[in-house]
Amino acid sequence: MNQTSTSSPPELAPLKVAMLGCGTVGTQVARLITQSGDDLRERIGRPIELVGIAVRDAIKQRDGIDPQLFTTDALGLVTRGDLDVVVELIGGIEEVRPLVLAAIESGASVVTANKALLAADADTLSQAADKAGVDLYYEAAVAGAIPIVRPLRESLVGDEIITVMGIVNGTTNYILDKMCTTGADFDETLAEAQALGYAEADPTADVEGYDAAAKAAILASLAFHTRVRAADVYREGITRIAAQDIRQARVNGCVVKLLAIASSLPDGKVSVRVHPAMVPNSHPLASVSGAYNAVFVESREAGRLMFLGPGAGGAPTASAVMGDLVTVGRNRVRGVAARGHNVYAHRPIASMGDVHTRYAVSAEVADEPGVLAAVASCFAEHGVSLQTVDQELGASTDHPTATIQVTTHQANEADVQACVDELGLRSFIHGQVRVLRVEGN
Ligand SMILES: NC(=O)C1=CN([C@@H]2O[C@H](COP(=O)(O)OP(=O)(O)OC[C@H]3O[C@@H](n4cnc5c(N)ncnc54)[C@H](O)[C@@H]3O)[C@@H](O)[C@H]2O)C=CC1
Ligand SMILES: N[C@@H](CC=O)C(=O)O
Ligand code: NA
Repeated sequence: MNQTSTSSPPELAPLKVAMLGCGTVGTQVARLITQSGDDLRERIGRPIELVGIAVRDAIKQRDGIDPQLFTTDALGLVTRGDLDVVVELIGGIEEVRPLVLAAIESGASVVTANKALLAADADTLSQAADKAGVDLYYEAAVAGAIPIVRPLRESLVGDEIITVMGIVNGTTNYILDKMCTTGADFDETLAEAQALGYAEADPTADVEGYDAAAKAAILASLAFHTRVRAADVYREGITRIAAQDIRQARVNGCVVKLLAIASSLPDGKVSVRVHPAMVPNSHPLASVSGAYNAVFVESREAGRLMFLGPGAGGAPTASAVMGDLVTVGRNRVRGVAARGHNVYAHRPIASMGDVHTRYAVSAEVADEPGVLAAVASCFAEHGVSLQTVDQELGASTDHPTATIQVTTHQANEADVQACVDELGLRSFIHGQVRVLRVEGN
């Protein structure tokens, strides 16, 4: 690959890199560091030397990686004092925070893919990095290979972001896509996503929306220059999405996607939410398939931008990690560190009840005179205007039922939820009232 160097470069002290973790992403990063040494030297301006990899099991064989690099003493590795960069690819919060802080305090720059840690504790980490004069880079933490952290942190930092909306979890997109296109069930597709290396160690983080909420928090913090933590993000996962939701979406010309949406509201608040939603087939997010991610950014000056690509998996995520490693390496060579992300705006977080969007509400009802009118008047009493009303008759003639589905115009979340709660108490409703927000019109 390296075809440009015509003479041997002068001997320069290598950039010393240590890794924490050697799982799905770590093995790919170790492979790339090992395989691309010549190119990395040219791109960084100094040779790169992988000096150690902290793992849980140092005896286990990992193909293509020198077994002598492995150690189970992660703290000893990051505090050895001569490191330029520590690449953290363990994941999780409590066990990793002290390791990352120790690395920074020992003078190493840090590259991490750890959204959970950043969404919980970015202030602590970036303040420590600024104090130590080292870099903290985390492109892989949001939407895997897709460059989105750097564009928000650097390319768009002179603009004013209005909305960031995206599919930021590969596992759930893979599952929902399969459920929509093949009718496969949830458990079967989750197992496939795990086997492909998309899912987190504990897949609850994916399917319950915690992973997407952490990414939404990072995106919102970068977009709006304010600190948003994972705990500030309204979150619903996909475990309650049933075949009937997928069917209803299809009837409406939509697919179901897990979306992360961060918006700047006119009252100065910031709204950040993660939940499944119906997305019209005509919208570009509807055709984002498999483990792909996509992020829309709308800004005042640039207008609408879309970022699309592989959002998970070992090699794609390693690509983003390597990009950060080269950038941090170049900074080390020049003796500089990038200014940490500046969260100066201190904007309040809007409550979910303040959100305005469209809704699709469906329920099985008794097929009796007055039921449709009662449903419609319940919405009217809560100030929710209906856009469409449909009903499909059930098969039973003994106890005739119908499935009613309405879609609303833009409505307030609190009003819609109050209406749904009230409908749930009516005797003509059989079972659950199902609600999905409709986004991306
Ligand atoms: N897999 C993916 O597609 C993506 C993962 N990420 C993030 O990358 C990071 C790594 O993810 P994966 O490689 O998928 O996880 P993984 O679970 O495959 O690998 C983590 C490795 O760290 C090791 N480990 C755990 N505790 C350790 C300790 N105390 N000392 C040394 N090693 C320890 C584990 O044994 C495991 O091999 C996580 O923060 C994850 O959220 C980010 C984007 C995509
Ligand atoms: N589990 C995550 C991996 C990347 O962050 C996902 O499925 O997107
Ligand atoms: Na990314």
